[in-house]
Amino acid sequence: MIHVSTEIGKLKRVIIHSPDSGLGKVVPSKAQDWLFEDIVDLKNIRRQEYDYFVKILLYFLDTEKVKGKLAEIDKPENNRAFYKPDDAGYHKSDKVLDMQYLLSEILVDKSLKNEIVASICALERCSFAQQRLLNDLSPIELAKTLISGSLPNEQMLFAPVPNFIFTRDIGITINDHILLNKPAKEARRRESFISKYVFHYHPTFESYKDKLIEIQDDELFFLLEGAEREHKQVTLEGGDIMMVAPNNLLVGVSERTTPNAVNKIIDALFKKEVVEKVSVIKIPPKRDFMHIDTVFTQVKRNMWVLFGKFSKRQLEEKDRLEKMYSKRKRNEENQMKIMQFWEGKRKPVEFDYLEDLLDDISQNDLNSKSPTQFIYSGDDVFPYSQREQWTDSCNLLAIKEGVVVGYDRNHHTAEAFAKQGFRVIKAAELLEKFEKEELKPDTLKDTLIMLPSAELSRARGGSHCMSMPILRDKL
Ligand SMILES: NC(=[NH2+])NCCC[C@H](N)C(=O)O
Repeated sequence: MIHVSTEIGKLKRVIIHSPDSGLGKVVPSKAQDWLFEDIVDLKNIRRQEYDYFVKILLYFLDTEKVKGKLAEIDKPENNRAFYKPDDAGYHKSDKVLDMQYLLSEILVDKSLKNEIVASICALERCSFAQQRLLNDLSPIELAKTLISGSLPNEQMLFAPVPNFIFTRDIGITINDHILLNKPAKEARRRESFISKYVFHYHPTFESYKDKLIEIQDDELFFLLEGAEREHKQVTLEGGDIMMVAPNNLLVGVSERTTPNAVNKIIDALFKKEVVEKVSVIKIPPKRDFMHIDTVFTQVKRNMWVLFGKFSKRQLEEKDRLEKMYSKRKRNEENQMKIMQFWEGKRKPVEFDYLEDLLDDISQNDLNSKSPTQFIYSGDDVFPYSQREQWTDSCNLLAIKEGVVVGYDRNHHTAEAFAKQGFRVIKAAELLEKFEKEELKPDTLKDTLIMLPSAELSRARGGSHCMSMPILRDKL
């Protein structure tokens, strides 16, 4: 089953992708083009960091797979088999799904395999000889190769898609629909393409075929030029879409998601009656906060974590200053703007500040009975606020209401959580306590789980970006 109607309902099924060998082949001169801030150490990013994410997810979503087994799973001689979708020892959870494994499952169908190989070869401009090499691979090997870019003999055929670990961006579950992305960045094209095949052909999504929403360019868009072309551009990435309440979808206009894409999303969703309103949050197009989920995420029905740069306090101050410098032209591009579109109503409702919108969601869409609380990146103290936003302090994944996963390097943000009465605990320590039954996933409350993040944060995404929820309990 597929259904997500909030950001915080108990997580039941999620799509991820463990860092594949492609990440270990990025060279410094390509890192930025491929949207990484630096090259990463493959061994560490897996063993010391990402594997903890998988263990935590499995402990909550598919306990039997890991409970009492962690010592065995992590024995050095097992060589991480449990975490590798191409290994016989892979965990094969149907709750925590890896894109690579899903891809290998659809590649078993011969004609689909031919089709996928041919279209990826077209995308990557392979020769016919290379196409034949790919066709000769087994589904498991082929899935690995199509993602990492390297054949089993290590020969590199095409570029890796290192950002595939950020599965949030490939699509978003909106109630029982899935909105597929149309990436802004060239480096993210193949992952989007692969995912589309998975959503269209994997048995998991079989009964949702008419619920896949794909946004297209305008007719004759390819004939447009210059400003007009710019204006009509349609790109959208999942980090800009947030399913916060069954009736309300948040959509960002950002570096990655264009106004025309948002326009089309609103049209499609209202026509299909998937939601009642769409709240649009326009943020400045900047690498620092490429998607709205780098600026805020939800923790509890009445609690959010956000970046102080977009807080009421800072924006009010900025507004006052700008008024006094009134001769200086206000740069519209750099303003935050919030509009809410309702089905059947012509005029959007406007919100002055992000906190106002989030408070409205908490109180009115989610029926919270207590005052809405805001935790700010770096506890709102400069320069930590900015440093920690950069390393994804605002990008948390809620495993259930009040239990969120963040990065261990964001110390000041963690302190802010502690001040609100949260348990702040390292992933490794939590797992140890689970294994000893000193703590239980089911009864855990108000907790910030800290994932090791020295390498992961170089890729500029957090746990929210690294997860695509497809099933959550209703709130
Ligand atoms: N949902 C997100 N914020 N995703 C972050 C993606 C980071 C990735 N390196 C990119 O720039 O595309």
